[in-house]
Amino acid sequence: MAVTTEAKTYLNYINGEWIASSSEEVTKSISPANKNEVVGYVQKSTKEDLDKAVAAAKAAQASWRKLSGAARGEFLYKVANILEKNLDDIAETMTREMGKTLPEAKGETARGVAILRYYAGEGLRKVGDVIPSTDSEALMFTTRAPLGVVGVITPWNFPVAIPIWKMAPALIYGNTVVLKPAGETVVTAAKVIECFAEAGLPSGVVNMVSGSGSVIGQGIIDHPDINGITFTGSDQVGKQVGQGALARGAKYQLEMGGKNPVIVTNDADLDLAVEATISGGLRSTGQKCTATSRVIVQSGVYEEFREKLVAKVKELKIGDGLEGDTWMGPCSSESQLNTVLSYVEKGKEEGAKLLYGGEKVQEAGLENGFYVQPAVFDGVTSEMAIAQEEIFGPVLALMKVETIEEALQVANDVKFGLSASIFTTNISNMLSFIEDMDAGLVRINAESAGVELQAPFGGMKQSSSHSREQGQAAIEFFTSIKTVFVKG
Ligand SMILES: NC(=O)c1ccc[n+]([C@@H]2O[C@H](COP(=O)([O-])OP(=O)(O)OC[C@H]3O[C@@H](n4cnc5c(N)ncnc54)[C@H](O)[C@@H]3O)[C@@H](O)[C@H]2O)c1
Ligand SMILES: O=CCCC(=O)C(=O)O
Repeated sequence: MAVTTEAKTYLNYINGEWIASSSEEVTKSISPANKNEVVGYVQKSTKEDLDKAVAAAKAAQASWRKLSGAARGEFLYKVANILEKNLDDIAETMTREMGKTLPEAKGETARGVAILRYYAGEGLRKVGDVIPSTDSEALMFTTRAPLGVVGVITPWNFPVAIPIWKMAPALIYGNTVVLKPAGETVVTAAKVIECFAEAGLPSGVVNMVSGSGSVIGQGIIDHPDINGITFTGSDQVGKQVGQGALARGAKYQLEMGGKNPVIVTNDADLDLAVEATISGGLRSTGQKCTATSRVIVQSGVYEEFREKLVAKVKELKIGDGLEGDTWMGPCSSESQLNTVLSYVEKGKEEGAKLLYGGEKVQEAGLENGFYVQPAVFDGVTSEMAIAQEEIFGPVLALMKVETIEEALQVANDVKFGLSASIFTTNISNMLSFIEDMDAGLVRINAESAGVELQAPFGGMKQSSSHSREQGQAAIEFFTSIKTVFVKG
């Protein structure tokens, strides 16, 4: 089908200017709601483009770090105000480009505004401590130094919030940045960078280069002038980033996948648990690192919970995220859709029972999009691939257990440890969960997704390089501590 929408071409942002790639090539960013709709054309950048961006960031760093934290904060407040002014347009672009519903996209963009304001305020907060010296005539204290140039590599699932939750702390602590956004969401990222440009940050402080992971992502890993790399994405790519950064002595931070459980105990409020399982597992089409994918239910309420869950899942309205009555949009790409469909097949082959969904949506009007019905599997056991591997789609795996001890053992029986939740009214169950659940974010009587910008966020086990993002924890990655000893 021919497309009538006129799509704009988006450029790289290097040294305060919007410029085309030296490759003179662009790629299409298409809408997952309709693969014939081009959201924009984006630069297929080269190593040469990246080198220019890194050189600009390096040149800008000395004067940026010399500004006071308050002055850097003023720039971030300006970016926040501009982002807020453009919220509707950026959210709509996000929905068109990656498929999440418009209310979710608006919520994410508003979160971006709040993150910028939070880190703007960080410019006025303390960065060190006075520590008593053993020498009574000396003053000893700590201060913080920025890393220098930070490479920011981000995924497509939160195309506004994640770049901002990395760039804002990087900038407030005196670093300059080169962003490489995910290929699927470059148009949204470019609109975020337009806000930084309009706020008048000095040239070179923020740069964006779009392109493939193998050229621009790998280029960031290898670049000798990039001092720190903050990465969010898949487990496989994250490990490559970590190994490459370690090999050349750059600091790195990895936030990767999850296989997040919800535990529902015999004493739980089942209606609440059903709502939260659906919201935690299927919002954003299950494409959150914090999404619920394993639903571990105690035997006393298993059947009742299952019936309620399936009945509610059947009611969910799938459609274009721009339509007001849509609850769940498409998968973000064809390859994401195919991954989901292949895991549904794998689940069936492994002997799990598909209770509902798991098929490509064929409804008239949706046939050109990457839509899949949410899937609910019954009788899933821990050794199955659908219980172990991150699917990153709307697939819920029901697992029956007898006791809270067994629930925790099953919940911990994966390589990931990002987020987890429990529904229970029993205080001792809550305490066991808090103590024994191996996850960086544990939530009681609340869904597994839902990250608060002022609190540390990151995973245990193979979900993370064990650093934490957001809140005041971000200072640990984006700065180095300097211990100062002054003798009069
Ligand atoms: N823990 C978290 O905070 C968090 C948050 C969001 C998403 N995620 C994870 O992200 C994944 C989904 O995102 P995705 O599909 O964009 O992940 P991905 O790993 O495929 O891509 C992430 C980024 O890495 C780049 N990249 C790809 N190959 C590269 C290479 N060889 N070298 C350097 N960079 C390369 C991509 O272009 C993209 O910008 C899921 O696993 C999800 O759990 C984690
Ligand atoms: O995809 C990872 C981020 C998840 C998140 O921000 C949330 O759950 O709110």
